Parts: sequence; C-alpha cells; structure tokens
Amino acid sequence: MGTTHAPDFQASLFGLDEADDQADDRTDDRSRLRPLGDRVERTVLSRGAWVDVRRDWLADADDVLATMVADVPWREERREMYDRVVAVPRLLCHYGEGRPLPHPTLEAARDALSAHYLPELGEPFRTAGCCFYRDGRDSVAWHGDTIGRGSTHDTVVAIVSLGDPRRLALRPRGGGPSLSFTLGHGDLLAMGGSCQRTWEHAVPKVAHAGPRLSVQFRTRGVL
Ligand SMILES: O=C(O)CCC(=O)C(=O)O
Ligand SMILES: [Fe+2]
Repeated sequence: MGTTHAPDFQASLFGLDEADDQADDRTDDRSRLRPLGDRVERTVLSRGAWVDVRRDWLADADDVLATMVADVPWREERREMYDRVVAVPRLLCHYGEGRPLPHPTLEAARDALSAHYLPELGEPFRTAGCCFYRDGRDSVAWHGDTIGRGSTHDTVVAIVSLGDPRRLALRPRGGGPSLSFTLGHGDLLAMGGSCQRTWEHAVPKVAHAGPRLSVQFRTRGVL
C-alpha cells in the first residue's frame, strides 16, 4: 500500500523534484544568516524604547558588501529629512516596497526579521534604505525616523551594517545621557518600541574610517 508513495517521498527527501529545488534555494539563502533567537541582546531604554543587537548576523557579509558597492545605483543627496534639516553627507538608495533588493541575502534578512519581530510588530518589513558612508567624514546627524507613522506609532527599524565599524549613537529627545553601539561588518541593530519618537540616533563623523554601508529595514509608511 504505502509503497506507491515511496518514490515521491524519496525524490523530495533528496531534493530531486522541482519543488524541492526551490526549497533548497531558500535553505541556501537562510544559511547565509546566522540564527536570531536568543542571540539577540536587548537593551531597554527609557520611555518604551529599546535596542536589539545581534553581532555577526550575516555569514556572507563580504559578498553582500562587494555586490552592493558595485551594483546599487548610489546617489548623492542633500535634503530636508525627518523633522529638521540635516546634512546628508553620505550616498543613498531607497528600495521601496516590491523593488528587488540588490543581494539575495538581504531578501532573506528582511524575511527573517519579519518572522522574528512579527509577534511584537504585527506587520512585516517592506522597505530597505541603503546608506554608503565613504569615509569618516560621511555621517548622519541626530534624528528620529519620524516621516510617516514613526512619529506617532511604535515601530521597529532594523539596521544591517557592513564594512568598517562605525558608532551608532542614541540619546533621549529633550536631553539625557547618550549611549552608543559600534556596529561591525555583518552586525544587526534594531531600534524598537517608541525609539523613533522618544529618542534620536546619529552616526557621528570620525577622524578615520574606511567605507561602511548600512541597510535599514522599515515597515510600510515609516521613513
Ligand atoms: O547608517 C545607519 O546605521 C543609520 C542610518 C539612519 O539612521 C537613517 O538613515 O535613518
Ligand atoms: Fe535613522
């Protein structure tokens, strides 16, 4: 009886049928990411804000960095952003909803982040902002990601860092002690809860730094 199903079972077990080839591709993408789970360390801030850090999340960070440097259509931009005019000495490229990301690991990262934060966030990550800090003079000034829903609603902004280590600093809006995390090649940092509206963050200039890229995953309507 059961023997009639045995060949199909075996084919899928050894990845010999079409559907399973696709499953293999997905597994391959995921294997470029190390597990999140209890490797994520949370720092609880004041006023309902928190920061999660998962060091060394991307297993193929070198490949993602090289591909992004070569393939992303980087643009120089100086503009009004967030709730004040900030200097934007860095290169940018925004991947809106539905636009394919420049590396399969980034697609896998977005999906893994959506799964990990779904219980808290209740919605998936949909967009990816990319930044290229060419050297220590490139930076982003103090701001919250408060264009759109980030100004009124809790959200999560999850950042993957690639290349030279840079400091991401945080301070409470209206004053108070700041803290910072030095983000290295392949690290993940997520700002959550009320962080975008009750705290500000910045990537300060430094005397010496090589190139660093960041990818910020956000939910719909948060910029
Ligand atoms: O590059 C980073 O790590 C932070 C970038 C950022 O805060 C932003 O683009 O809103
Ligand atoms: Fe930001």
